[in-house]
Amino acid sequence: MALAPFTGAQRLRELLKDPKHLVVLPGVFDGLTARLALATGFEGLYMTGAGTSISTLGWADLGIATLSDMRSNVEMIASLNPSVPVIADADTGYGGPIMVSRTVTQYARAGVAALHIEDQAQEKRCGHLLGKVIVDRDIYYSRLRAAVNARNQLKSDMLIIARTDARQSYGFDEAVERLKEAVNIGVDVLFFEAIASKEEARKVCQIFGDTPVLLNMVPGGVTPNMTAAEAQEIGFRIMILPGVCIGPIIKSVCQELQHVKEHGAVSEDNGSAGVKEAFNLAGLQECIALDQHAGGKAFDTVGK
Ligand SMILES: C[C@](O)(C(=O)O)[C@H](CC(=O)O)C(=O)O
Repeated sequence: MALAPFTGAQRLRELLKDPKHLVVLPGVFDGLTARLALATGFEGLYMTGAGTSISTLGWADLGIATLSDMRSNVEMIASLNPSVPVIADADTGYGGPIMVSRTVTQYARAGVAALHIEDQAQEKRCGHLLGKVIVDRDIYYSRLRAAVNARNQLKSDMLIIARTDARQSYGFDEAVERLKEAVNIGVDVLFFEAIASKEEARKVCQIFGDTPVLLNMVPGGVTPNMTAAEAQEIGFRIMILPGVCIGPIIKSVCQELQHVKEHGAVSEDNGSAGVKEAFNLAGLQECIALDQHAGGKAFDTVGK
Protein backbone atom coordinates (compact mmCIF):
# COMPACT_ATOMS: atom_id res chain seq x y z
CA MET A 1 0.00 0.00 0.00
CA ALA A 2 1.42 3.37 -0.99
CA LEU A 3 1.99 5.75 1.91
CA ALA A 4 0.00 8.97 1.82
CA PRO A 5 2.32 11.75 0.63
CA PHE A 6 3.54 14.19 3.27
CA THR A 7 2.37 17.76 3.12
CA GLY A 8 5.16 20.32 3.23
CA ALA A 9 4.28 21.19 6.83
CA GLN A 10 4.37 17.55 7.96
CA ARG A 11 7.68 17.07 6.20
CA LEU A 12 9.18 20.16 7.88
CA ARG A 13 7.98 18.90 11.28
CA GLU A 14 9.68 15.55 10.56
CA LEU A 15 12.92 17.28 9.57
CA LEU A 16 12.90 19.34 12.77
CA LYS A 17 12.57 16.25 14.98
CA ASP A 18 16.27 15.46 14.60
CA PRO A 19 18.04 17.98 16.87
CA LYS A 20 21.33 17.51 14.98
CA HIS A 21 19.85 18.31 11.58
CA LEU A 22 20.05 21.72 9.89
CA VAL A 23 17.44 22.40 7.21
CA VAL A 24 19.06 24.58 4.51
CA LEU A 25 16.62 26.53 2.36
CA PRO A 26 17.55 28.61 -0.71
CA GLY A 27 15.60 31.82 -1.22
CA VAL A 28 13.37 31.63 -4.30
CA PHE A 29 10.90 34.17 -5.62
CA ASP A 30 9.34 32.89 -8.85
CA GLY A 31 8.61 29.72 -10.79
CA LEU A 32 12.05 29.57 -12.40
CA THR A 33 14.10 29.94 -9.22
CA ALA A 34 11.77 27.50 -7.42
CA ARG A 35 12.21 24.94 -10.24
CA LEU A 36 16.00 25.37 -10.15
CA ALA A 37 16.13 24.84 -6.37
CA LEU A 38 13.82 21.82 -6.59
CA ALA A 39 15.95 20.30 -9.37
CA THR A 40 19.06 20.79 -7.22
CA GLY A 41 17.42 18.66 -4.55
CA PHE A 42 17.08 20.98 -1.56
CA GLU A 43 14.94 19.72 1.32
CA GLY A 44 12.74 22.77 1.09
CA LEU A 45 12.43 26.31 -0.23
CA TYR A 46 12.29 29.75 1.32
CA MET A 47 10.07 32.30 -0.40
CA THR A 48 11.85 35.59 0.11
CA GLY A 49 9.71 38.70 0.51
CA ALA A 50 12.53 40.87 -0.81
CA GLY A 51 12.83 38.72 -3.94
CA THR A 52 9.05 38.60 -4.37
CA SER A 53 8.79 42.37 -4.10
CA ILE A 54 11.57 42.95 -6.63
CA SER A 55 10.55 40.24 -9.09
CA THR A 56 6.75 40.58 -9.04
CA LEU A 57 6.45 44.34 -8.44
CA GLY A 58 9.81 45.73 -9.51
CA TRP A 59 10.19 47.53 -6.17
CA ALA A 60 12.53 47.16 -3.20
CA ASP A 61 11.53 45.39 0.03
CA LEU A 62 9.89 48.38 1.75
CA GLY A 63 6.51 47.05 2.79
CA ILE A 64 5.07 47.57 -0.70
CA ALA A 65 4.07 43.93 -1.33
CA THR A 66 0.56 43.21 -0.06
CA LEU A 67 -0.93 40.03 1.34
CA SER A 68 -2.37 39.14 -2.07
CA ASP A 69 0.95 39.72 -3.86
CA MET A 70 2.71 37.45 -1.39
CA ARG A 71 -0.01 34.82 -1.16
CA SER A 72 -0.40 34.38 -4.90
CA ASN A 73 3.37 34.04 -5.36
CA VAL A 74 3.76 31.47 -2.59
CA GLU A 75 0.70 29.53 -3.74
CA MET A 76 2.32 29.05 -7.15
CA ILE A 77 5.70 28.13 -5.65
CA ALA A 78 4.24 25.68 -3.11
CA SER A 79 2.13 23.99 -5.80
CA LEU A 80 5.16 22.86 -7.86
CA ASN A 81 5.94 20.04 -5.44
CA PRO A 82 3.48 20.07 -2.54
CA SER A 83 5.49 17.63 -0.43
CA VAL A 84 8.56 19.89 -0.40
CA PRO A 85 8.22 22.37 2.49
CA VAL A 86 8.11 26.07 1.68
CA ILE A 87 8.82 28.57 4.42
CA ALA A 88 7.36 31.94 3.46
CA ASP A 89 7.97 35.49 4.52
CA ALA A 90 4.76 37.04 5.88
CA ASP A 91 6.41 40.34 6.89
CA THR A 92 4.34 42.07 9.61
CA GLY A 93 1.27 39.94 8.92
CA TYR A 94 -0.07 42.96 6.94
CA GLY A 95 -2.07 44.62 9.73
CA GLY A 96 -3.56 44.03 13.17
CA PRO A 97 -4.74 40.70 14.57
CA ILE A 98 -7.61 40.44 12.05
CA MET A 99 -5.28 40.79 9.09
CA VAL A 100 -2.70 38.46 10.65
CA SER A 101 -5.42 35.88 11.04
CA ARG A 102 -6.37 36.26 7.35
CA THR A 103 -2.71 35.99 6.36
CA VAL A 104 -2.23 32.76 8.30
CA THR A 105 -5.44 31.28 6.89
CA GLN A 106 -4.56 32.19 3.31
CA TYR A 107 -0.97 30.95 3.59
CA ALA A 108 -2.15 27.65 5.11
CA ARG A 109 -4.62 27.16 2.25
CA ALA A 110 -1.85 28.00 -0.21
CA GLY A 111 0.15 25.02 1.07
CA VAL A 112 2.79 26.94 3.03
CA ALA A 113 4.74 24.83 5.57
CA ALA A 114 5.75 27.72 7.83
CA LEU A 115 5.54 31.50 7.83
CA HIS A 116 7.31 34.21 9.75
CA ILE A 117 5.80 37.32 11.32
CA GLU A 118 7.92 40.18 12.62
CA ASP A 119 7.75 43.20 14.92
CA GLN A 120 8.57 45.94 12.42
CA ALA A 121 6.08 48.74 11.73
CA GLN A 122 3.98 48.37 8.56
CA GLU A 123 6.43 50.66 6.72
CA LYS A 124 8.98 47.89 7.02
CA ARG A 125 12.29 47.28 5.30
CA CYS A 126 14.92 44.59 4.89
CA GLY A 127 16.04 43.54 8.37
CA HIS A 128 19.66 44.33 7.53
CA LEU A 129 19.04 48.00 6.66
CA LEU A 130 19.35 50.82 9.18
CA GLY A 131 16.48 52.87 10.59
CA LYS A 132 13.96 50.11 11.28
CA VAL A 133 10.90 51.11 13.33
CA ILE A 134 9.85 48.46 15.84
CA VAL A 135 6.35 48.15 17.29
CA ASP A 136 5.70 47.85 21.04
CA ARG A 137 5.82 44.44 22.64
CA ASP A 138 2.01 44.32 23.03
CA ILE A 139 1.39 44.91 19.34
CA TYR A 140 3.95 42.26 18.44
CA TYR A 141 2.50 39.73 20.85
CA SER A 142 -1.02 40.34 19.55
CA ARG A 143 0.24 39.57 16.02
CA LEU A 144 1.77 36.32 17.25
CA ARG A 145 -1.31 35.34 19.29
CA ALA A 146 -3.53 35.97 16.27
CA ALA A 147 -1.21 33.81 14.14
CA VAL A 148 -1.12 30.89 16.57
CA ASN A 149 -4.90 31.06 17.19
CA ALA A 150 -5.69 31.13 13.47
CA ARG A 151 -3.41 28.17 12.79
CA ASN A 152 -4.94 26.19 15.69
CA GLN A 153 -8.48 26.98 14.62
CA LEU A 154 -7.71 25.68 11.14
CA LYS A 155 -6.22 22.52 12.70
CA SER A 156 -3.35 23.12 10.30
CA ASP A 157 0.17 21.65 10.64
CA MET A 158 1.70 24.90 9.43
CA LEU A 159 4.44 26.21 11.73
CA ILE A 160 4.47 29.76 13.05
CA ILE A 161 7.87 31.46 13.18
CA ALA A 162 8.32 34.54 15.38
CA ARG A 163 10.82 36.99 13.91
CA THR A 164 12.11 39.90 15.94
CA ASP A 165 13.93 42.87 14.43
CA ALA A 166 14.41 44.51 17.86
CA ARG A 167 18.19 43.88 18.04
CA GLN A 168 19.13 47.00 16.03
CA SER A 169 17.11 49.61 17.99
CA TYR A 170 16.73 48.06 21.43
CA GLY A 171 19.63 45.62 21.79
CA PHE A 172 20.20 41.92 22.27
CA ASP A 173 18.34 41.52 25.59
CA GLU A 174 15.10 43.08 24.32
CA ALA A 175 15.15 40.81 21.27
CA VAL A 176 15.65 37.77 23.55
CA GLU A 177 12.77 38.89 25.84
CA ARG A 178 10.46 39.18 22.86
CA LEU A 179 11.33 35.71 21.63
CA LYS A 180 10.85 34.27 25.14
CA GLU A 181 7.31 35.60 25.19
CA ALA A 182 6.82 34.28 21.65
CA VAL A 183 7.60 30.79 22.97
CA ASN A 184 4.98 31.27 25.73
CA ILE A 185 2.44 32.32 23.10
CA GLY A 186 3.03 29.03 21.31
CA VAL A 187 5.12 29.72 18.23
CA ASP A 188 7.16 26.82 16.82
CA VAL A 189 10.39 28.42 15.57
CA LEU A 190 12.36 31.57 16.47
CA PHE A 191 13.97 34.00 14.04
CA PHE A 192 16.38 36.48 15.65
CA GLU A 193 16.88 38.90 12.76
CA ALA A 194 20.27 40.52 12.11
CA ILE A 195 22.30 38.61 14.69
CA ALA A 196 25.45 40.73 15.01
CA SER A 197 28.17 38.15 15.79
CA LYS A 198 28.89 34.45 16.08
CA GLU A 199 28.98 34.85 19.88
CA GLU A 200 25.45 36.25 19.81
CA ALA A 201 24.39 33.43 17.53
CA ARG A 202 25.72 30.87 20.01
CA LYS A 203 23.99 32.62 22.93
CA VAL A 204 20.61 32.69 21.17
CA CYS A 205 20.78 28.97 20.40
CA GLN A 206 21.81 28.18 23.99
CA ILE A 207 19.07 30.34 25.56
CA PHE A 208 16.31 28.74 23.53
CA GLY A 209 17.49 25.15 23.80
CA ASP A 210 14.61 23.03 22.57
CA THR A 211 12.84 25.61 20.41
CA PRO A 212 14.35 25.56 16.89
CA VAL A 213 16.16 28.76 15.91
CA LEU A 214 16.40 29.96 12.30
CA LEU A 215 19.48 31.69 10.85
CA ASN A 216 19.04 34.28 8.09
CA MET A 217 22.18 34.50 5.93
CA VAL A 218 21.86 37.71 3.93
CA PRO A 219 24.83 38.44 1.64
CA GLY A 220 26.49 41.67 2.75
CA GLY A 221 24.11 41.86 5.74
CA VAL A 222 24.75 42.44 9.45
CA THR A 223 25.25 38.77 10.33
CA PRO A 224 28.75 37.36 9.75
CA ASN A 225 28.96 34.72 7.07
CA MET A 226 28.50 31.18 8.31
CA THR A 227 28.57 27.93 6.40
CA ALA A 228 25.88 25.34 6.96
CA ALA A 229 28.38 23.25 8.94
CA GLU A 230 29.14 26.19 11.26
CA ALA A 231 25.47 27.07 11.67
CA GLN A 232 24.70 23.48 12.58
CA GLU A 233 27.57 23.33 15.09
CA ILE A 234 26.33 26.56 16.73
CA GLY A 235 22.91 24.98 17.15
CA PHE A 236 20.70 26.49 14.45
CA ARG A 237 18.00 24.21 13.04
CA ILE A 238 17.04 26.10 9.88
CA MET A 239 19.19 28.29 7.64
CA ILE A 240 17.64 30.49 4.97
CA LEU A 241 19.67 32.09 2.16
CA PRO A 242 17.33 34.73 0.73
CA GLY A 243 19.88 36.17 -1.72
CA VAL A 244 21.28 32.95 -3.17
CA CYS A 245 19.40 33.24 -6.49
CA ILE A 246 18.78 36.93 -6.87
CA GLY A 247 22.45 37.98 -6.64
CA PRO A 248 23.76 35.66 -9.40
CA ILE A 249 20.72 36.41 -11.58
CA ILE A 250 21.31 40.16 -11.41
CA LYS A 251 25.01 39.71 -12.14
CA SER A 252 24.80 37.27 -15.04
CA VAL A 253 21.75 38.80 -16.73
CA CYS A 254 23.30 42.28 -16.54
CA GLN A 255 26.47 40.98 -18.19
CA GLU A 256 24.52 39.26 -20.95
CA LEU A 257 22.31 42.28 -21.62
CA GLN A 258 25.41 44.44 -21.85
CA HIS A 259 26.91 41.96 -24.34
CA VAL A 260 23.80 42.07 -26.54
CA LYS A 261 23.78 45.87 -26.41
CA GLU A 262 27.42 46.03 -27.49
CA HIS A 263 27.53 43.18 -30.04
CA GLY A 264 23.95 42.90 -31.25
CA ALA A 265 23.80 39.16 -30.45
CA VAL A 266 23.79 36.87 -27.43
CA SER A 267 27.22 35.73 -26.21
CA GLU A 268 28.54 32.32 -27.25
CA ASP A 269 28.56 31.32 -23.63
CA ASN A 270 24.91 32.33 -23.18
CA GLY A 271 24.50 29.39 -20.80
CA SER A 272 21.40 28.11 -22.53
CA ALA A 273 21.20 24.88 -24.50
CA GLY A 274 18.00 26.22 -25.98
CA VAL A 275 14.45 26.75 -24.97
CA LYS A 276 13.80 22.99 -24.53
CA GLU A 277 16.16 22.88 -21.55
CA ALA A 278 14.14 25.57 -19.80
CA PHE A 279 10.86 23.85 -20.64
CA ASN A 280 12.18 20.51 -19.38
CA LEU A 281 13.15 22.17 -16.13
CA ALA A 282 9.61 23.47 -15.89
CA GLY A 283 7.81 20.15 -16.34
CA LEU A 284 7.62 19.68 -20.14
CA GLN A 285 8.11 15.89 -20.01
CA GLU A 286 5.65 15.52 -17.13
CA CYS A 287 3.01 17.40 -19.13
CA ILE A 288 3.61 15.33 -22.30
CA ALA A 289 3.30 12.10 -20.29
CA LEU A 290 0.11 13.32 -18.63
CA ASP A 291 -1.42 14.27 -21.97
CA GLN A 292 -0.49 10.97 -23.65
CA HIS A 293 -1.66 8.91 -20.67
CA ALA A 294 -5.07 10.50 -21.10
CA GLY A 295 -5.07 9.73 -24.84
CA GLY A 296 -4.27 13.31 -25.85
CA LYS A 297 -2.39 13.97 -29.08
CA ALA A 298 -1.39 17.57 -28.49
CA PHE A 299 2.31 16.83 -28.00
CA ASP A 300 3.02 14.03 -30.50
CA THR A 301 5.38 16.27 -32.41
CA VAL A 302 7.15 17.99 -29.52
CA GLY A 303 9.63 15.16 -28.92
CA LYS A 304 11.77 14.40 -25.91
C1 LIG B 1 14.53 37.50 4.93
C2 LIG B 1 13.98 38.69 4.24
O1 LIG B 1 12.87 39.18 4.95
C3 LIG B 1 13.50 38.36 2.83
O2 LIG B 1 12.63 39.08 2.35
O3 LIG B 1 14.01 37.44 2.22
C4 LIG B 1 15.00 39.85 4.09
C5 LIG B 1 16.21 39.47 3.29
C6 LIG B 1 16.83 40.56 2.48
O4 LIG B 1 16.34 41.69 2.45
O5 LIG B 1 17.83 40.28 1.80
C7 LIG B 1 15.35 40.38 5.45
O6 LIG B 1 16.31 39.90 6.08
O7 LIG B 1 14.66 41.31 5.91
